[in-house]
Amino acid sequence: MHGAGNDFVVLDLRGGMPPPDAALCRLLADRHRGVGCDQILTIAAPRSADAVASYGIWNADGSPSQQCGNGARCVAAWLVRDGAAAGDFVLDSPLASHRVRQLDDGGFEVAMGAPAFAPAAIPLSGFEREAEAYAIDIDGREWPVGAVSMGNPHAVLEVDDVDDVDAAPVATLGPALQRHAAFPQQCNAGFAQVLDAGHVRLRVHERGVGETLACGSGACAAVAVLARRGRVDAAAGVEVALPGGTLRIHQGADGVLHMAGPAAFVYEGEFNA
Ligand SMILES: N[C@@H](CCC[C@H](N)C(=O)O)C(=O)O
Repeated sequence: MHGAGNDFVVLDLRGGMPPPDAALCRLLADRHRGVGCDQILTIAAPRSADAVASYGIWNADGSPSQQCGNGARCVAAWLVRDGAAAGDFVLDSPLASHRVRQLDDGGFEVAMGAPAFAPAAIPLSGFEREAEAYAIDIDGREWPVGAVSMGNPHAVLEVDDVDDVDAAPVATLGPALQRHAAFPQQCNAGFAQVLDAGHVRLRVHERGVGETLACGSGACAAVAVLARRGRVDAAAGVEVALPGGTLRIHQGADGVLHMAGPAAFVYEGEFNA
C-alpha cells in the first residue's frame, strides 16, 4: 500500500501470527531482493476497549517506530475494505489510540495527537529549555533546527527564502541530523519551505529509511514547529505538499493535530521467507 507515495508492506496478523523480526523486516523492505517498502506495518488485535485494531511499525532497516501518519491511513483503509471498520473509529498505534475518520474523497483523517516540545519528551539532549529553534552544530556550522515529538522524534529545518526546497541539502544534512548526538533516539529530519500561512512544501529524510516521498508525522511536525513561530496558521489548516502528494493538517482547540490524506492499495501476494 502507499499513502502519498510513502509505501508499506502490510501484514495482517490478526490470526495470531508473531510480528516479523528485524531481519525479516529488512528482507521485506529490500527493493531488490524482497518486496520493497519504506515501512512494514502489522495489524493485530486492539489493545484498548474502543479500538477496532492495533498496528505496529518497522522501518526498512528493521528498527521499530511509535508513529506513522501515512501508515495509519493505510491500516484504516485495509480495515474498512475487509469490513472491520467504517465511518469513524479508533486505532491503537504502538503509543496511543487515534480517532480515524473516513472522508468522502476516499481518504482518511487521523487524530495524530498534540505535538510535544519539551526537550525531554522529544528526546533532545544538551538543551534544557524549550525553544523555537536550537543551534545544532554540523561540521562547524550551526543550523537553527526546530524539534518536536509527534510520538516519534522530528527535527525541522526551514529552508531559506532564497532556496527552494528542491535544492535543500536533504541527502547530506538529513543523515547528519538523524544521527546527531542531540537526538539520542535519532530523528526524522524535515526540510520545510513556507509559501504562505496555509501552504508549505516539505521533504523528509526519515529515520531508518532515508528520504521518502511523504511522511505524515513529519508533515504534522513541520506544521507544529512553523505554527509556533507564527509562520503558518495551524488552526485554519495547512496544505503540506510533499514529493509524493499533499496532506492537509489542522490543529484543534485542544492542540491535537489532524492529518488528512489518501491511502492506496497496490497489490497483494504471499511472500516465502
Ligand atoms: N513515514 C511515517 C513515519 C515512519 C516512522 C519514522 N521513520 C520513524 O522512525 O519515526 C509517517 O508517515 O509518519
